[in-house]
Amino acid sequence: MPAQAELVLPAPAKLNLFLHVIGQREDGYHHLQTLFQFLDYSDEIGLACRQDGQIILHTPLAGVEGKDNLLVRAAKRLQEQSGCRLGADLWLNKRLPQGAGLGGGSSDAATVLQGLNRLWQLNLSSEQLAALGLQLGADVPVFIHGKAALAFGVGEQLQPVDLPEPWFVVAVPPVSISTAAVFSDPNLRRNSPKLSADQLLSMPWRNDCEPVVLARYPQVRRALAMLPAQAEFRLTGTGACLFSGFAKKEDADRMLRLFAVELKGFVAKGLNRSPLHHRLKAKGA
Ligand SMILES: C[C@](O)(CO)[C@H](O)COP(=O)(O)OP(=O)(O)OC[C@H]1O[C@@H](n2ccc(N)nc2=O)[C@H](O)[C@@H]1O
Ligand SMILES: Nc1ncnc2c1ncn2[C@@H]1O[C@H](COP(=O)(O)OP(=O)(O)OP(=O)(O)O)[C@@H](O)[C@H]1O
Repeated sequence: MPAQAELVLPAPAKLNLFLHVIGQREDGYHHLQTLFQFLDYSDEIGLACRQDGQIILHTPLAGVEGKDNLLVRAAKRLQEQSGCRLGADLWLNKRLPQGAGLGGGSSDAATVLQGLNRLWQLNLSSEQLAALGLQLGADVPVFIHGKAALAFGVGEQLQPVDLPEPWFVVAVPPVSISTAAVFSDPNLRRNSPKLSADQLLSMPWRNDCEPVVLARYPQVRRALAMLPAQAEFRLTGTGACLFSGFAKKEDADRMLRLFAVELKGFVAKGLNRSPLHHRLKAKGA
């Protein structure tokens, strides 16, 4: 990160430990029941204040126009809705794969909202930032609140939970998946029963998007077929990544070493609290 960055913050990945689609709204969005956990594996975002009101992203992302980058969209939305006249310089060190079901873009947006709330001294509450973030993506609120949670609605109604913090092996198939394409697939199961929190947490976990993603994306099918049979891997979000949990880091590392050379992956710790919040606290929240 360049020395001009006044704040350097992580934008962590999430996993959907399970994901049920229980219905559809009139606007096309789906009602979900899902369980979010954070990973200690993050993008890194640098922020600095500008007096001239401009929002400048110094690190373009391949394939995404500057104005469409969620960092820029988040900063502009916050500027508009708070009436703030300050601007920002932004830098992104992108580590999370895109279109991967790890929520990278949403996490980037949430980190910019939290970071600029601090730098611009807006003092907006988490509820206000989450409501603003929801306009940018259904996954943004959980990154704002920063606690592992069951999520209902389109993913914005959050009920914090304390989960074990296992190590995860995440396989990254070589494809970027459009969330909208998966949710608009006619074969998507949309009628899973609505269950209580206790039922959801105690039953075997599954992802309703997985059959559709496996049918549409041969790269995910191939990755799943290549994965070692000793562990069960499941899709996160609308993919493309597949993950499996392990109690010990050594076991997760060993599993990653068993991956075929052509299959990329990483090991990361599952977290109940977002590392963004630790960093903000350390800087005097
Ligand atoms: C699949 C998840 O990652 C699970 O956590 C999220 O539901 C997706 O969250 P996201 O990427 O922030 O999604 P958004 O950017 O809000 O929406 C992308 C597209 O996915 C579809 N979408 C998204 C969320 C949802 N509950 N129902 C949907 O049908 C909509 O067609 C939307 O146009
Ligand atoms: N800062 C950003 N980081 C990643 N993607 C971005 C960003 N800004 C815009 N995008 C666009 O958003 C798309 C989805 O990216 P993202 O990595 O968030 O998907 P995802 O991991 O599947 O998310 P989710 O799990 O929320 O569905 C990308 O393909 C890209 O076109």
